[in-house]
Amino acid sequence: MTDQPTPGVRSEVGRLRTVMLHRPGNELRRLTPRNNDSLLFDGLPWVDRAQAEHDAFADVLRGRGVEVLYLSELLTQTLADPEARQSAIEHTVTDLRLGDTLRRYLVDALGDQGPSELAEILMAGLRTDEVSSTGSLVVALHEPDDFLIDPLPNLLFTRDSSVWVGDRATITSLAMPARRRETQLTELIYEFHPRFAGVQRIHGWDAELLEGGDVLALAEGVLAVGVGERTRPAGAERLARTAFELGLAHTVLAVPIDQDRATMHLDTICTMVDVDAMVMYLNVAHRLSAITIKPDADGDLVIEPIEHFLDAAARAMGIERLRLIDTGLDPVTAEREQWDDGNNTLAIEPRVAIAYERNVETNERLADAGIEVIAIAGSELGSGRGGPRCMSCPISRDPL
Ligand SMILES: NC(=[NH2+])NCCC[C@H](N)C(=O)O
Repeated sequence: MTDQPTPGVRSEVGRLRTVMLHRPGNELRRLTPRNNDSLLFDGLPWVDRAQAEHDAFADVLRGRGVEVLYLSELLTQTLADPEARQSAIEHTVTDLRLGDTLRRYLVDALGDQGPSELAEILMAGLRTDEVSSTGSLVVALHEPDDFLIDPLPNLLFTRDSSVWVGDRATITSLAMPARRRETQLTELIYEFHPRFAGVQRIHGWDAELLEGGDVLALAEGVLAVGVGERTRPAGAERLARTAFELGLAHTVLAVPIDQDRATMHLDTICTMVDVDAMVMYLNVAHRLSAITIKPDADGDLVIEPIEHFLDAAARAMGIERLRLIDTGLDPVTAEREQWDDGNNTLAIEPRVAIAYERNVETNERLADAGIEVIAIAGSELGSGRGGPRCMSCPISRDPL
């Protein structure tokens, strides 16, 4: 395979070449009204329909010449490597809720599985009634539908569990317990899959909290990092330091966001649709602020005073003004469409973006501003609170 695009992402809008998606699978069938809140879904998706919506999303991307890689396929291929298998199993059974007896049982039982069966268990989890004769008190005291290995329904949102910064794969460290294990899997893929041989990794699943939905490459060398419910200040600081050391960025903007579910990541508030334009949730646009971080000559961080996000961003990007696409919506419509990921668009090149069709008004305003909006269905996909940007991890974009 000679014509694989070179991995690397330096902007939000450079022509998209390769993207990693996760087609929703059996992990979504584990959601019940009793566990959906802790598993971070706002309802119970109709899984077959969610898959159909996701297939249509992938088809749109392929139709535009984008190579689509699936996380589950990469994981299965990765697990053909004995060292990767061993590492996956070791990490999975460290959970202290298991106890030693069950841990030993699981090491053997998981070790007996082929790569695709093991991948399936790592993604969809394992229920108590799916094991037998373990001799474990934990199993004896569990309800049949208690999980021994939790399912990972939020794998769907590949944006969060890794993010490319330049030519480096950044393994993130997820804040919510329901998602912690996802990055063990992405780290494994980047470490062992032949496709990523030679790719250097930064950060790590067990590091300061950082989620990909908070990281926006505003321009080459300029990162904005949302700091709120998910990414913590220490995670942003670590990313800034690493990016400066490796010459992957010259400026990082730390952007405080409300610690609310509606604004869990910076990309729920704003996404870039052109080299100098963003669609932004207007209810926060006037008060979104940023702290500019730069390296000094000794590699220490210089932290500038907080200012308005748009001013800080334009200066860092070296442009006169970062255009806000004026969605001009009344505040209630804006709030509804923001909740349904209207601001969470995926640019596949400058001025071409994929968006959920349900956000009719936001999409109309984008079109008025000269953005080609490719609308996709997301009635089921959206129940996990994530849009086209959340559901995609760009692996290769052309330089601008
Ligand atoms: N980049 C994003 N906005 N991702 C959305 C993730 C949604 C997911 N249910 C969570 O709560 O974590």
